[in-house]
Amino acid sequence: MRIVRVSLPVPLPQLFDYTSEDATEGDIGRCIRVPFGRGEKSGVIVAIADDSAIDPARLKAVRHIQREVAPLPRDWLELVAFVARYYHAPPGEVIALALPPGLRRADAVSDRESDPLLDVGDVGRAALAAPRRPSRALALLRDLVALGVVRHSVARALPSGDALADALRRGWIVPVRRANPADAAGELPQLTAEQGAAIDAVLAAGPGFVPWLLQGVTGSGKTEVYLRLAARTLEAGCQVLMLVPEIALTPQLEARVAGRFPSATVISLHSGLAAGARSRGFVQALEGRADIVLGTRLAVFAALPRLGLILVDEEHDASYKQQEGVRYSARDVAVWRARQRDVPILLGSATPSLESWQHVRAGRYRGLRLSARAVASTLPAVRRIDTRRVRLDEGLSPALQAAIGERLARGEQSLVFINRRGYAPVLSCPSCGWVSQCPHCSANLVVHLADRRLRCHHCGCDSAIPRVCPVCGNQDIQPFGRGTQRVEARLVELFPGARVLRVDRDSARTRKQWEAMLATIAAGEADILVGTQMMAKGHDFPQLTLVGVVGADASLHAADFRAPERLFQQLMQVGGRAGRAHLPGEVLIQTEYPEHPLYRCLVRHDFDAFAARALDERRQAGFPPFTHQAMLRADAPALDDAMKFLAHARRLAQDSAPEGVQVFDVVPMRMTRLARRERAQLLVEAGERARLQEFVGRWIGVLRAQRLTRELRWQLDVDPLDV
Ligand SMILES: Nc1ncnc2c1ncn2[C@@H]1O[C@H](COP(=O)(O)OP(=O)(O)OP(=O)(O)O)[C@@H](O)[C@H]1O
Ligand SMILES: [Zn+2]
Repeated sequence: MRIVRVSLPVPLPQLFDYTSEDATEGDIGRCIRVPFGRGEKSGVIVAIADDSAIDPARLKAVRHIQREVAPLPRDWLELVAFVARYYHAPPGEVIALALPPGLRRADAVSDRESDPLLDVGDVGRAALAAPRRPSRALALLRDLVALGVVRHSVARALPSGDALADALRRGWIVPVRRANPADAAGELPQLTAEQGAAIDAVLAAGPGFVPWLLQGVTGSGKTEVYLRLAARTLEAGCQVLMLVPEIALTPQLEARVAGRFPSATVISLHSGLAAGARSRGFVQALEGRADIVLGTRLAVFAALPRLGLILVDEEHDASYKQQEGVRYSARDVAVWRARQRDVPILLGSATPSLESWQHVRAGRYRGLRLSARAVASTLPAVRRIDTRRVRLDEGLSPALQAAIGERLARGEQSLVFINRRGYAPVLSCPSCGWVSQCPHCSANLVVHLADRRLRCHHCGCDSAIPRVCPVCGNQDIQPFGRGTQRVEARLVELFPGARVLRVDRDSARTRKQWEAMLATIAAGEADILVGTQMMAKGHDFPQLTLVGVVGADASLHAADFRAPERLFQQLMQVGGRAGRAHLPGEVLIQTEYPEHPLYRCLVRHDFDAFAARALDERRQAGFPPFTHQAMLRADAPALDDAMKFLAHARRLAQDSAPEGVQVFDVVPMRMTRLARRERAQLLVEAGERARLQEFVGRWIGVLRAQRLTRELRWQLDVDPLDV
């Protein structure tokens, strides 16, 4: 009989011992189900031993060891252990996060569902040639003719993918053996000189660990660089891990990657997948059968025995940082992993995080540049519109209106960017001063005129729009400020002939809706887009030539020290959607502060000047990346309880903080109340990461042993993004 040592998803750092009749060393890394308390838990075997600190007679026997799939390899267990150590999280919780739930439960993984290659058959080609009523199946055929041979999953993910079963039944689309001949190098675009140089540099550095930062202006063709490097990695028989900020926002990338490597097994991993699909993808990666793993932050935990390259697209994106539970940064974990596995990693962005940019300056990362666009001859012209001198019509300046009018006349597309959804951010009563506040949060309820609701964007609660002021009965209550719906409504009035399309989380609620919208825009079936940051990322619409920015000033004076960085990134990204193909682009920024240095850098497309300046300010103020931070947050129904706990934690910290570790004051969070809980925070900071880590490790150990008042919760956030 052997002792099986198991990591379980419980908020305790220790391992748990069980007995097993038949376990061997070969079971290390396997998923397992064991009795726990009165129920059952699932976890991962991390060691096999012959004795236990606990009397073997008192140990329970394991219930089930999953042996149908390969065990998680040692490097994966090390990865999980590193994340647990660095983010001070219980290892079992990291495992719970890293493994697809089905796999962790040691469920049988419904096996090897094939994902065959498909092509348009002769019957399908005949159908396309014959005059027919338009249908979804025909639309799908047309897409597939353009794409060539693709996998079933790729065809399914296309906008008209729901017609796939129909097209297969009719014999229009047929399974084929051979991969896409378009795979041949002849069909690929000719690389620009800069793309070629970047690729050569990475290849010349060899297969070992090198962290690269690919800083390429918007539309410079970073994706092409990723794809070429991926191709070389596949040729070498290795796997590629490609991280993207939000897979729901990048169905085109999925199709593009799969289309480029039709004979490769490309799997995507993200939280939106059904449990079975996620387990299956994970196992395909783990067993080395997947060649490319494309996914959101959690894909950084895919087990990859043949890993040869890691790509992180839009590396600056805040969504790489998990904001609940184990607060890891997938980008940072990816860099650690590349080092662990001794493979190159390429971080790409037009607007890198200041952390990564500073790493290049300090010589820790190697920099690669794409300074020109791949197709368009120039970057868009950026102009500031001084809104102090003009009358705005629902936020729209005459200059912006005129520019939209010109685009309409030329049959081009415009985008009005306003990063606030809903009709208006608040409803208020001019007579008594009442404002629509969320009963559960320190936030206002947003007016949604489309479905006549007041809605909290933080806790999601909603109610009907009142007819009269609930306090004084005034009938004339008014929406104050503006969001996408209001701008959309005004644009419809101003440009009666135009097709106005609003793109935000309300209009694109499901992935299908979102893909349909992207298809509408790509097909030129919309003239004026009104969008939030959903429209800012990665899109490539050749007809889009004008971007108007409304209401950006609001973020100019935000309290968070990262606010300027975020604003600059967002504006440069959204502006970068204009004029990406053969038509010249223009960006109009409405502002009351046209001379603000941030806007001045933006007009010159000068990310480096902005970054250098922002980093100087941070150095002087002692902010990251020149210091390292950890944030302890607590929340409870009453603010006092949260504050008291943190004050206690602060005393404990002060008792044990070594030289060089600074413990700040306990303060309520900026948005104090969220979903009926009051929140406060305590920041600790140090010049050296190792010193901070060592201190926090001890401190957290002490905190875990504290008795808590009822309903109090606390979490630690290492390298917090919001301070
Ligand atoms: N060498 C090339 N020749 C011709 N077209 C290219 C080449 N490289 C890229 N492209 C095209 O240029 C356009 C922009 O490329 P891509 O979307 O990869 O830019 P990007 O650098 O990712 O920009 P962003 O940061 O704005 O998302 C795409 O339509 C792409 O197909
Ligand atoms: Zn709320």
